[in-house]
Amino acid sequence: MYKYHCLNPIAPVGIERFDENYVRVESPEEADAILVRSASMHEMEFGKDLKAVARAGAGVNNIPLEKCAEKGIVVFNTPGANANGVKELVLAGMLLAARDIIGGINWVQEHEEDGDLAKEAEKAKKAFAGRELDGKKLGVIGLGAIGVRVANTATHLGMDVYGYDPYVSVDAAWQLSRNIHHAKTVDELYKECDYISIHVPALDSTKGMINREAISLMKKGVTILNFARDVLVDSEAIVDGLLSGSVKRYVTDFPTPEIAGVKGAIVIPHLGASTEESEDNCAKMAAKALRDYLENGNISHSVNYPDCNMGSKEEGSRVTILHRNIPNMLGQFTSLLAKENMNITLMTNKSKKAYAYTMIDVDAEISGNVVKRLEDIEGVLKVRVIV
Ligand SMILES: NC(=O)c1ccc[n+]([C@@H]2O[C@H](COP(=O)([O-])OP(=O)(O)OC[C@H]3O[C@@H](n4cnc5c(N)ncnc54)[C@H](O)[C@@H]3O)[C@@H](O)[C@H]2O)c1
Ligand SMILES: O=C(O)[C@H](O)COP(=O)(O)O
Repeated sequence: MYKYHCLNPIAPVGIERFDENYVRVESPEEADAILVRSASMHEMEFGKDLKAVARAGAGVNNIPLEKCAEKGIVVFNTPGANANGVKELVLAGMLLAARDIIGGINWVQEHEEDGDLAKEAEKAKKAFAGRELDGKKLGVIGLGAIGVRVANTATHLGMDVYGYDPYVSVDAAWQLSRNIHHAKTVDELYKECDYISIHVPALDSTKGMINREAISLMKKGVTILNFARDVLVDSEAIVDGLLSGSVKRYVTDFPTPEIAGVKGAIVIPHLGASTEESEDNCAKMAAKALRDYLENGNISHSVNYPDCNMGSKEEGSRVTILHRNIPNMLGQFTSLLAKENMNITLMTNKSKKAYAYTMIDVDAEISGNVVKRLEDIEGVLKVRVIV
């Protein structure tokens, strides 16, 4: 029986994927697996049984990835599962920035009691006139699951789209419309574009990337859209940009006291992935990854360990070892099993940066003593036998 805990509400369609071999527990300390959306796990103490964390979503900056890796806890996310939901809200954000739809709706609400509302509206509407997206230049920074979708869809609105991503994956590059201009530097994109939308993860290398210097390179009256993370943007620089008029609009999915209420800011309460479809997709993908890891030891879409798949566990035993990516680990595992006269029927070893994962199928039962000796090997972080 596996125990799981949900740190945030997770869509029922995902939870239903856990069968009678699973029980939901109220306390995270008891859990074998945790499902989470945006709740911060940085201050959490992890229970001794915790084997995996699944982020039902894309961004993993709420999870201490290194600490988890050191404790042999595999962290998964659900790449692309909410990308369409975010893309649609980015498009809505661009339209809200281009036309004063919010100002117009507010005006109607304020005048709803007026007897001659329709006539008054015709007089008032010139205050809310805007511009069209057709023919404007959009720069997309980060061409992953969301950025590619935003870029491609914007071309259908008649926008001239520039994309920048020095680490673009082969898959994403295949999906990108041939009509997107390849910006070789981010400065080129800053100089060209009327709208700039950022879709990169929050990393040390990306935090604060939209700062004073970046804004100084952008066109006067630029609209900046941030549906990725608040920390990517220097909020003081944005507020000054909005007040001076160098930034016309800042559309963000991340409300902070610094930005909420500033004229020209359109602040949304983190709704990018809050659609029925995205929530369902993320929950299903997260539950599937957790089950395959707990039941078979397979890893797919992990952010701190390598993906590794040996199919379903068959006869015999499967031992899985999370360990450091250092020389001679595999040699030590196989010679230990050989000394025990154990026949290896299948084996895989994969690495990702400082960490590695080895899965070994043997045609006999693995004793507690063998597990203990594997655990004692320098560099081994967690050993699990799947029966
Ligand atoms: N508002 C929301 O509800 C919501 C929903 C999903 C994701 N997000 C945020 O959006 C981010 C992107 O999501 P995604 O699903 O597209 O992720 P993704 O991993 O598919 O794409 C991220 C892309 O950014 C690129 N990148 C990394 N560093 C870069 C840099 N310095 N310059 C340019 N490109 C760089 C990567 O190469 C990758 O292609 C997530 O990390 C998350 O923080 C927000
Ligand atoms: O990174 C993500 O997937 C988004 O920011 C969505 O977060 P949420 O699951 O809390 O809506």
